[in-house]
Amino acid sequence: MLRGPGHSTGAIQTEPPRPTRAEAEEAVRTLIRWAGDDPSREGLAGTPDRVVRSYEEFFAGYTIDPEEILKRTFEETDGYDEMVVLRDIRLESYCEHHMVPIIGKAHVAYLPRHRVVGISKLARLVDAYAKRLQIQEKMTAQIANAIDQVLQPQGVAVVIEAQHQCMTTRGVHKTGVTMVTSRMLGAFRTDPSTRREFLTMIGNPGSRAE
Ligand SMILES: Nc1nc2c(ncn2[C@@H]2O[C@H](COP(=O)(O)OP(=O)(O)OP(=O)(O)O)[C@@H](O)[C@H]2O)c(=O)[nH]1
Ligand SMILES: [Zn+2]
Repeated sequence: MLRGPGHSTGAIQTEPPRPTRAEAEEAVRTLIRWAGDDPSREGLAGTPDRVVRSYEEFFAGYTIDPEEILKRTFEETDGYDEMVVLRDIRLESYCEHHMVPIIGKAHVAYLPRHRVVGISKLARLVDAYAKRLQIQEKMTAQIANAIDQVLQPQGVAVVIEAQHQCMTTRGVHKTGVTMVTSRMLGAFRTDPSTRREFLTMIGNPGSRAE
């Protein structure tokens, strides 16, 4: 079982029951009224249903078990123990402060120890944590920690570069600002040359003059 915040500990759950779909749709109607429009007019009549269906997509990560994604591994690698890097994984997440999109890309790498995982699973893992209400730092750490705990590789590195719509479409209204976060574990943390090799492979985010 994965340890840390956001993962069930097996303790008795004290969370209130999940609201019904009808309650969620009613909440959307309330917000439409609050915004100053009429939820019963033709163009908005189907909107609560659409919003709730959209939320099912946006927040699908809550129903995904990251450990399940990573548990199928392959050991026939003929001793491959070099870095595996998946770069430019499209990332769609949602700011937990404003509930608006965080859009960017994730780069994930690990140094295998005996076994490797199917590469699509690394992208699925990114989605499992991205499709929740998030802050970028926590999401970055969660992805790295899950790989570390389940695969127990020699090292893990995760870098996320993303734009937060709460900074571009509201509030401070700054476009073109990219937040870069990273979490390095094992050899990526302790060995500067391993870290450098990874950062070079992903194009040294944070130091680019784009
Ligand atoms: N560290 C961090 N901050 C984030 C992230 N996403 C959004 N934020 C920030 O969270 C902060 C919330 O600040 P508050 O002062 O509580 O909210 P606010 O009044 O809406 O702030 P403004 O965005 O400055 O208008 C803002 O500064 C956001 O830019 C994230 O992933 N990581
Ligand atoms: Zn925000």
